[in-house]
Amino acid sequence: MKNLKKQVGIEAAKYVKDGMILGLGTGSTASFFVEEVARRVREEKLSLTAVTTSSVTQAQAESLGITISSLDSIDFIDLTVDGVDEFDPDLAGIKGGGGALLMEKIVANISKDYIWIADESKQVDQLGHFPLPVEVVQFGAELLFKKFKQKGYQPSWRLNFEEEKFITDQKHFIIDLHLGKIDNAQRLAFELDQTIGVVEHGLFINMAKHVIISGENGIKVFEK
Ligand SMILES: O=C(CO)[C@H](O)[C@H](O)COP(=O)(O)O
Repeated sequence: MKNLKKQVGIEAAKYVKDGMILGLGTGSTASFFVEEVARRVREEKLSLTAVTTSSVTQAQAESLGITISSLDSIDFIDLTVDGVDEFDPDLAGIKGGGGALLMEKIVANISKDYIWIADESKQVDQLGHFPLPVEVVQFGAELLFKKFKQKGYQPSWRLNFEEEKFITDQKHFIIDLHLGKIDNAQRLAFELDQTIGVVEHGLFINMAKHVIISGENGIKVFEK
């Protein structure tokens, strides 16, 4: 699995061109991409600026010598490469397994090109087996949790290693919805978008233009 993630991370770095403003995703697969980009910067002397999607990725990129910009100092991103927890045949996906969905979605939204990278286990026919992360403000979060429970969404709190509520980089909580399957992702996304107290959710619809996966039979690219 680790090798497959590494393979696809290295493959995606081939899409990076000199002079680009890059968006760097979060997670174990994206971290291989970041590593390979750093290698190309070092060895091929690429001149790049990057925006990161989490404090973890920022620390990694800085430690590897990649130049970081703040999101507010740029107008667009040429290419963002990120991981994904599940994606379906329409290239709709669930993200946020690493708790970075809000920053990931903001960065994706201003990216001219947006690629997901994954091992083949992330490819599904229907979304929903992976718990859907919902980032919520701390104020009134228990009420939202109850509301999701009443709706039958089987919520659970995202916890950290100390078994306390996980706090995101933007200081929110995450509630994971254990839905089993999502029959209408558009409708659910709309409903969550309309829910007061919800900052963002992990449904990424019509955002990824390509998905690159690695499997036992090599690399495969899906295009939107
Ligand atoms: O959305 C994410 C983080 O918020 C990750 O990209 C997603 O969870 C995939 O992670 P991994 O590559 O470790 O399987």
